[in-house]
Amino acid sequence: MTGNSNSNGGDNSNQNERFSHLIETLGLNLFQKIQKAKILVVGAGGIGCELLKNLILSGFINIEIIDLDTIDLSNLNRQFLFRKHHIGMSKSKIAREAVLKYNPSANIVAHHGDIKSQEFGPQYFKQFDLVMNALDNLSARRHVNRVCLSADVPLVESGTAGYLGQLTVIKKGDTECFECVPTEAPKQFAVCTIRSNPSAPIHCIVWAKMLFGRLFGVADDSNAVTDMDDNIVEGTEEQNNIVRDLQLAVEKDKGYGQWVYHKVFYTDIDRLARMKEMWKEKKPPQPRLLADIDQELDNNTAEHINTAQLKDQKVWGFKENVRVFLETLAQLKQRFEKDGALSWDKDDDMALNFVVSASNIRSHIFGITTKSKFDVKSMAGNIIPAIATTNAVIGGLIVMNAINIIDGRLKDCKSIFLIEQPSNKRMLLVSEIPKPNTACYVCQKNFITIKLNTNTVKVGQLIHDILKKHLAFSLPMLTVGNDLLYESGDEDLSKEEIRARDALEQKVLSSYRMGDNVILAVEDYLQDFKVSILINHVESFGTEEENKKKEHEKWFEIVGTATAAAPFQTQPIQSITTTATAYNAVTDIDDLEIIEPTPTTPTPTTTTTTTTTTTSGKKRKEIESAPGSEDSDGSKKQKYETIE
Ligand SMILES: Nc1ncnc2c1ncn2[C@@H]1O[C@H](COP(=O)(O)OP(=O)(O)OP(=O)(O)O)[C@@H](O)[C@H]1O
Ligand SMILES: [Zn+2]
Repeated sequence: MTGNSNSNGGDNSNQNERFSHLIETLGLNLFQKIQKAKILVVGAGGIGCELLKNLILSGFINIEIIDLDTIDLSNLNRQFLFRKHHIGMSKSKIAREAVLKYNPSANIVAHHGDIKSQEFGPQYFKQFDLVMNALDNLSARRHVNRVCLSADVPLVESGTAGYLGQLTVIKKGDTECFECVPTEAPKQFAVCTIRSNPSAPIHCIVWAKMLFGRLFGVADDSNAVTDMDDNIVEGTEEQNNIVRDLQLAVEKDKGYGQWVYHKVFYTDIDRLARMKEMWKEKKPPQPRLLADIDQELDNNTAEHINTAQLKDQKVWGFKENVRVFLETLAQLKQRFEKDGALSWDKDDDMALNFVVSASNIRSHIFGITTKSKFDVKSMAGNIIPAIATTNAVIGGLIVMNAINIIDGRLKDCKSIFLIEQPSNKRMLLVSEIPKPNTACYVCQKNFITIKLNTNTVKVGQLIHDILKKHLAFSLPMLTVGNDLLYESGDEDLSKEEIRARDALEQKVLSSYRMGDNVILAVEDYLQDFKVSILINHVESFGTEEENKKKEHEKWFEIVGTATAAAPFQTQPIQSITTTATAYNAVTDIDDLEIIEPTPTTPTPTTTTTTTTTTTSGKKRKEIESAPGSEDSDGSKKQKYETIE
């Protein structure tokens, strides 16, 4: 779907009058280059709105906008081109209408569509002098990176996450590409930290979500926080020296709430506290009997302090947490019995209250700071604040790089990082754009190795989990020698062929010509990208024990995507975050429980002074994370919400 372009094109004398101040600043020559330039903006969200406004006000008049989304209430706090009555309408089209008001004679085309779809292939990209990404997910960014490399069109890449922002320029052959330095996957916490040795509120929050799954969801290994009936607190069956918590049965008789409370906050904690070697260096957890709590006064007065605070920003006292825990437990149990397994949802108030109270009780027991409902919601829901000012700063800097590119001064373009705390009184770190990584499989050598068990891994897993999800192919086509083994996309295939392909996806690789040492050619015509993949058979990765610890069993390894020549050092420095952060924080966390970004610092080769405004008007953005959802293919739409 394409929005109308404006037929006026651009009457020169009018334009010159409107932009007299710009002509004065930039010079007529550069101004004319800007007016001639044809640019593509991908994404009309937080960054996109700022960027489009800046582009128009900077004299750009030939612009195409692509966005696949419609306007949501929660966008309105920062995507200022949109108003309430636009909710449900196409972002790209409304953005076009809004910025046309700044310059009615601009020539703007709006596409409501997915940048990864067939209509926007390399041929489409070739018409532009410059592409600007204002996206929110890695898979679309990697896709645009590849298409821009193929079409040899410069790309300004950018991202924001909370107070952090970054941007850079990608130009085939001259700079590193988006995939020259692989974006690091966010880390997950070790299971033992969650189950036995928490030291931060987030550990208790994750535990509480697991407990929710254990009690009201489908019990599986991932939520095995406790065995409800097990009352052993010390000793082993073999040695016949078992000590039991006999109170558990008594509490069970009293009711469901008492039973669960006693089990997870007394029996289990008692057992942990008895493991002396664990508590040599720190205070052991304190089991808490319900009966004792009933007696004591709630001396945590935090909830009474600041009456001006919003309700959800108060930190509940211990007794209040216990009360809410027992209450929600009873309510959730009723729901569970009526509706069957529940899945945790941060927008389900009852489920949220359960996690808030359970995590706070656990925090209390382990001597960890307790949190408000507001905080727990953002931590448990993987919510990353979307801050209007961050987008505004990045949106402005993008245009500065864009003007350099249009003026043929690629050498003046910089990689820029907006950081959270001033470093040497600066909020912006500016560095030369790194050269291409000679080992990059995308822009340089087009060769990688994949290690896996060819006798157990199926064709479908190779296609969907490895090629699409990890290597960001949109429509991979596989050939060995001259033989076509697999074709993606349904458009050119008959129903029969699609059915045959589905059956093929169930075959293991070795039974379908993809055994050890085979070189596969994988091509994506949408991205105009081709890579050779050497298949290496391995029986297994690590021992079963090791795999258990990692939570997710490792079943393949990609060699040749992550390589040295990284432009940024990785010395942890407080308050400065990795290059990857602003790009992936809002993307790849979908199928992760928690994120724990590794702080690293970019090391600018040259640093120039730039000033910026500080952030205000903090708003929050929530990332709806459906378990097991697959951002990396970009197919899942993320929704955002404002929490007041
Ligand atoms: N494959 C895609 N094709 C077209 N548009 C896309 C695609 N993937 C994401 N987008 C769009 O990119 C936009 C990203 O904007 P969004 O506001 O989510 O993030 P942002 O611009 O990075 O800023 P912030 O995270 O601060 O809000 C969204 O409007 C989204 O619809
Ligand atoms: Zn590269």
